[in-house]
Amino acid sequence: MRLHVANHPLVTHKLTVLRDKNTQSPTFRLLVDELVTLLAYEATREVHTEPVEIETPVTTTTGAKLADPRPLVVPILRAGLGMLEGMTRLLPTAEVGFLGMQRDEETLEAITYANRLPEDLSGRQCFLLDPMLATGGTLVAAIDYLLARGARDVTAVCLLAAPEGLKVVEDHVGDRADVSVVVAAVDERLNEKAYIVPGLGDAGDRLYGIV
Ligand SMILES: O=P(O)(O)OC[C@H]1O[C@H](OP(=O)(O)OP(=O)(O)O)[C@H](O)[C@@H]1O
Ligand SMILES: O=c1cc[nH]c(=O)[nH]1
Ligand SMILES: [Mg+2]
Repeated sequence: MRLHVANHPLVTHKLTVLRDKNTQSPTFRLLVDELVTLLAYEATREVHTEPVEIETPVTTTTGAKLADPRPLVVPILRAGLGMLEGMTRLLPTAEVGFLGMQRDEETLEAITYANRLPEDLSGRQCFLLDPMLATGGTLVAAIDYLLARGARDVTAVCLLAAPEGLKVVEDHVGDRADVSVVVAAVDERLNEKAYIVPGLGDAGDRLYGIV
């Protein structure tokens, strides 16, 4: 597993406002969108392109365009949905799959309540979106859905990760696939309720309210 932490003053600034408990949903949603755009720039550094000939007003030249097969972006509902728009804005050819997963707050097990993914993901570059990587249970289960369909190139884009969760993902994936995790920050630890510290609380609730 490869880890990329986006060390950039704008990322840190936006993340600090996001963490603040006084930041309300409309601002929170806007900041998540802006942060994803910054992270997507890093996450797509190795996106496949192919040469294309174009004519400028002056001459012909060879550029690059996003290649087929199209990348697949998969937000993990609910909280990952807040990252979708920012990601597809940067990656316009992407197809979008969906995983609905909820962590059981007693057992910390990830329960899947929605799964809409293409059957065959061989050769596809896949991008998983979830703001929080806590115990890693959710991300590991999501990665397994993609690997079971033949994907071998998976990048997870997260806002915050706990060191404990990163280790779980690394140990689980091993050398079975090329998995990268791009995060805005790696926080200190998990607390007794497996929440990220200092964290930002429950990302889904802060985006969409408590259900
Ligand atoms: O690493 P883990 O310990 O598995 O925890 C992280 C997961 O928990 C949160 O989702 P949650 O279960 O709260 O669902 P929600 O997005 O609907 O709020 C978060 O968005 C991750 O999906
Ligand atoms: O800190 C955490 C842990 C799990 N899920 C969240 O939304 N936040
Ligand atoms: Mg939640």
